Amino acid sequence: MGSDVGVDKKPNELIHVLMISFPGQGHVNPLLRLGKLIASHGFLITFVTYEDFGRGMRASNDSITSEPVPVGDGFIRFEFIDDGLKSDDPVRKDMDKHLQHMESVGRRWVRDALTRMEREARPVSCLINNAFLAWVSDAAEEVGLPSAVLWPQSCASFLIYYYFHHSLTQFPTENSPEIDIEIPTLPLLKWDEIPSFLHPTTPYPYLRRAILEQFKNITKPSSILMDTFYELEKNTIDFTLKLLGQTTVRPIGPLFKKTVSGSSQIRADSCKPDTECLKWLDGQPEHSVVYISMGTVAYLKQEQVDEMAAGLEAAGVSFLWVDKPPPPEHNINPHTIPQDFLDRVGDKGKVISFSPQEQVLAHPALACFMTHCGWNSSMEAITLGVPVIAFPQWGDQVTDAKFLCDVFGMGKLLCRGEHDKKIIPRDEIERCLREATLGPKAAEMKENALKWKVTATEAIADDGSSDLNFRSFVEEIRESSKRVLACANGH
Ligand SMILES: O=c1ccn([C@@H]2O[C@H](COP(=O)(O)OP(=O)(O)O[C@H]3O[C@H](CO)[C@@H](O)[C@H](O)[C@H]3O)[C@@H](O)[C@H]2O)c(=O)[nH]1
Repeated sequence: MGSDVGVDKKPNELIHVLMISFPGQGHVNPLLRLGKLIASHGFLITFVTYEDFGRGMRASNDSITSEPVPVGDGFIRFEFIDDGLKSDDPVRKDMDKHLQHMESVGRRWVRDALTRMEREARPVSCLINNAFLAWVSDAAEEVGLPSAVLWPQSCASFLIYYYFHHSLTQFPTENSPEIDIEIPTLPLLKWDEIPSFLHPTTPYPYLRRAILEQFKNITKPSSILMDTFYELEKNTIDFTLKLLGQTTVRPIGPLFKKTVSGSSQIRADSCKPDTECLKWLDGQPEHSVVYISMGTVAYLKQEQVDEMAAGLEAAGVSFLWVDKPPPPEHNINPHTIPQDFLDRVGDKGKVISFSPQEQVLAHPALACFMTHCGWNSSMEAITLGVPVIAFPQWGDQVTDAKFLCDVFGMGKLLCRGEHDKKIIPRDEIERCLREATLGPKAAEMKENALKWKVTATEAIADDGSSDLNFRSFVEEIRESSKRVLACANGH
């Protein structure tokens, strides 16, 4: 660590970094992990997301406050952007309009906040955002501040979006919707293995737009930080680095594993995790439980839930199933897990609405993880050596599933994604559960998962690839802050 780090310094004496996150669990989690890590090296972090998400964060955690909370040699504090919309405002139900509204409110908020923070004697030296809020790099540029982006998905997904944005290869079109996609360093991808927002018929064109905005702005941030590690995506990272030239790509993951002692209570859960499930896991034999979670946005249809329940019962495996209610703005009818099924399986199964996932995945009782393959869940499984049953729905999940199964060798594919419009039947689920928990395929997946666990741990250890990348980023902020503060002081 440098000599001017913040031991015994007051928050306002430290270099101040403003972080702005898209309000979703899959985005807030990695950015907050990064925030705590930077803070621990002697910085003041102000972590910002939108009020809707912040309300849940504050309700499930006392450490979420605007007062600086010590983390290692630095501090972290929180602020929230109020988008000014009532809970029943129709704009909330129209994601396209809501994203535009969030941008205009956010841009104004950042401009005002930078002035206010200067007045409060904690001028900002650097802005960091995650994807979906590409306008943060514009806001930084307008006032001459350096910025960085945390890309919260794999480098492979990044490269696919980059290729799409620059039309560097052929992608599916309305006339040729089912072509294969060729991109250097990636395996040949079938049409349904690229992030599904890139399909011409995606029902979520506004999400494609939001993500591609980041690629329009890709030369503005000085660094693209990625929650992946070099050894996992070596060739793709090398290739992406060459493509981007000036903007440095820095794989710094797995962020969740790089814990900062004393900061584990500072979490961004949108609802309170059910820690009782850990006691239940304590009572289960080693490698016996299948953990099921579809992340925080994807939501299964009732028919699929019924088949899932029947498949679990037929396979006779123990399970911990996270059944998170759908977000209200999605206007979805909630499904129910059949009560007669739950009565029959009794203590062999447990259903909760939100888990302490990192602790669950690290528990010795786990056999495997049936996951929607969101990138955070994928990295958590890879890093904790837990094999997966891949049940992707949309977006990058289908690409992550392909990599977990065919490239990293630690997964079994059960579903090709929402666009398949297929309910996976109970017998397929039963067969897959058996294969992923017993016999040679299960052993092979576990062996590969454990190899990745070792490599991931080495990447974040002192002088590992991610550790070195992270440290060089921190030094870059320190250097650029000298210039920023000198300018502000008229030198
Ligand atoms: O009961 C739960 C469920 C989830 N989590 C955590 O919530 C995060 C979920 O992130 P992720 O697995 O990436 O899923 P989503 O929330 O669905 O993430 C969205 O954002 C990700 C990053 O852009 C994308 O990769 C996904 O496809 C997209 O759905 C992870 O850190 C989990 O550990 C919990 O702690 N408890």
